[in-house]
Amino acid sequence: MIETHSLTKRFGQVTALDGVDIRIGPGEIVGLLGRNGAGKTTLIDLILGLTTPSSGTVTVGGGTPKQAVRNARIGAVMQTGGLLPDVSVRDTLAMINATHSDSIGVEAALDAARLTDIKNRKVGKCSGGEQQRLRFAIALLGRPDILILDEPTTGMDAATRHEFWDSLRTQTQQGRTIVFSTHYLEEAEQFAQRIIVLDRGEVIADAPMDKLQANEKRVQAASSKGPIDVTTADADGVARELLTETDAHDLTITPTSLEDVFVRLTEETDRDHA
Ligand SMILES: Nc1ncnc2c1ncn2[C@@H]1O[C@H](COP(=O)(O)OP(=O)(O)OP(=O)(O)O)[C@@H](O)[C@H]1O
Repeated sequence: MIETHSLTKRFGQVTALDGVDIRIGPGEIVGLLGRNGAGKTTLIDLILGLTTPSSGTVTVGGGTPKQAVRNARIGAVMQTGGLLPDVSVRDTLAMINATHSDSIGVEAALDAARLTDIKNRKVGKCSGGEQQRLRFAIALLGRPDILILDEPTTGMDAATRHEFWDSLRTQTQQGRTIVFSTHYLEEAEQFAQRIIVLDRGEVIADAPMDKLQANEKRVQAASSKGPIDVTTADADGVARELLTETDAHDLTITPTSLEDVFVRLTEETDRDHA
């Protein structure tokens, strides 16, 4: 579906993306993570054909990104822009719908993005979260195989974010490929099947969510010397030692959070670059 080979993008002296090789297959749900400036938006822009590589290649559905966009194989929810404040939600969708030869229709898009109740509201009067849902509805109109979302929930409150992911979950059940970037690691943890972490324009991790987290566990216990809290790849060994060699009790072993893994990965690359 999406394939990049040695994909590199430079802006003057800055290498925003540096030799990225990724392959995303049909139906995958991929979370794209990385600190500010890691290269996430640059990668998304290249996949959407909004910018061209300095070197390397990117193909979408076997063709160029521009062809994929033209054939409505790919739909995008970007962070900003593209909406007219004086037009209603429904009319915005109707205008864009007119440009599609094969469309799910305005009503279905309103329903999928949970906008039916506010369809007559002017875009300028919609909250940031509602405008993002409208961008999502626009992306769905052309029945795309691939949905790309660049930090789709930025600026939404917790309840609205929850609602947004709920509506997106319905799309995953229809077998769409979804690639999204986010700074909310718990969203990625709940929603993505696979995580790609970018740092300084390079892929520093690319693994199924469960594998990424399964390697390490957190062992916590109480003891006469105070609380014990260890993150380790050998949780069973550590637990055995604590229970047989020390007076530790009330022992728990829990999976590490994606945040723990993310922090460790980025700290490691900081050390490598120090
Ligand atoms: N048009 C541009 N001109 C110059 N430098 C750019 C341009 N676009 C991006 N960059 C630089 O490329 C690097 C990667 O930026 P990018 O926006 O892809 O990161 P990001 O991971 O999306 O960050 P954020 O999480 O802050 O959105 C940064 O150093 C950024 O300053």
